[in-house]
Amino acid sequence: MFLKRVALKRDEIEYSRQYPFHIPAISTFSEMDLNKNVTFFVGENGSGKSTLLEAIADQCGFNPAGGGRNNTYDLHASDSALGPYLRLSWMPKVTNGFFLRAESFYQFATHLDEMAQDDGQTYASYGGKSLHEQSHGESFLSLFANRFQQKAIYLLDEPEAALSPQRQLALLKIMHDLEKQGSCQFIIATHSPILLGYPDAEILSFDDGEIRPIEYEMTDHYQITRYFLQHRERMLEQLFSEDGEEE
Ligand SMILES: Nc1ncnc2c1ncn2[C@@H]1O[C@H](COP(=O)(O)OP(=O)(O)OP(=O)(O)O)[C@@H](O)[C@H]1O
Repeated sequence: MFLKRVALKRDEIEYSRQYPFHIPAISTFSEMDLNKNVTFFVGENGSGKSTLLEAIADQCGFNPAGGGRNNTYDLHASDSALGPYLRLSWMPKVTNGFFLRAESFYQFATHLDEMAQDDGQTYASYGGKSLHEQSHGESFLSLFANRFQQKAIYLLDEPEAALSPQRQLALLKIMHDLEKQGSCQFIIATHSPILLGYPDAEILSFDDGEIRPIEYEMTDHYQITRYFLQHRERMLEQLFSEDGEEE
């Protein structure tokens, strides 16, 4: 583990009613201790997970649009509004790592293609060929399998976006192998009940206007998925009849 604490410099905030400080979970946030090699951010859509993850990436020196320290490219509106207000405490500090942002992965792939024109080794860390020549899920897994190394911090925003359930399991295995071999830290924003099942991880919920630890089995992701799989017909019947009542 490297990143031990993330704190918000509240005294420097000028406009607390504006984005990102008005997001309920951010408005009550002061600091979080990171106690495990793997930390998950969970919560409803719009609860502030990406905002905080991107801000941490920004303070790690990674491109907030996605990538590591050496990936300098511009993407419209990719600056982190929250980043400058965070204080990160390290023990020890690492500079290796990567910020995966599913929504701008296409632009990251284009950026790599541009780098590869000058440096033939560029694709070596990404499965040996352009990420554009691989499917969305294949390119994600190429990144995880080839680029991820020891002594690094990985910040992943919804890595399941392109991954089949089988490949989500493959990602869990890659994470586990890296953790077993040595030091590696992951902070992952996810909606995937499969990824959340990683053993001995800390899960932080962004729901109900605060960031707090939650047990795997208590997450909506686990409970709703479990109920759906066990009672699919009953759940759908109920859901569709509720729709009918609203009309
Ligand atoms: N650049 C921005 N300017 C203003 N508001 C923003 C901006 N980016 C996000 N927001 C708002 O901030 C809130 C939190 O967004 P964020 O992307 O952090 O949520 P999230 O928890 O990652 O959601 P999801 O699970 O859907 O990815 C949302 O209400 C969103 O509309």
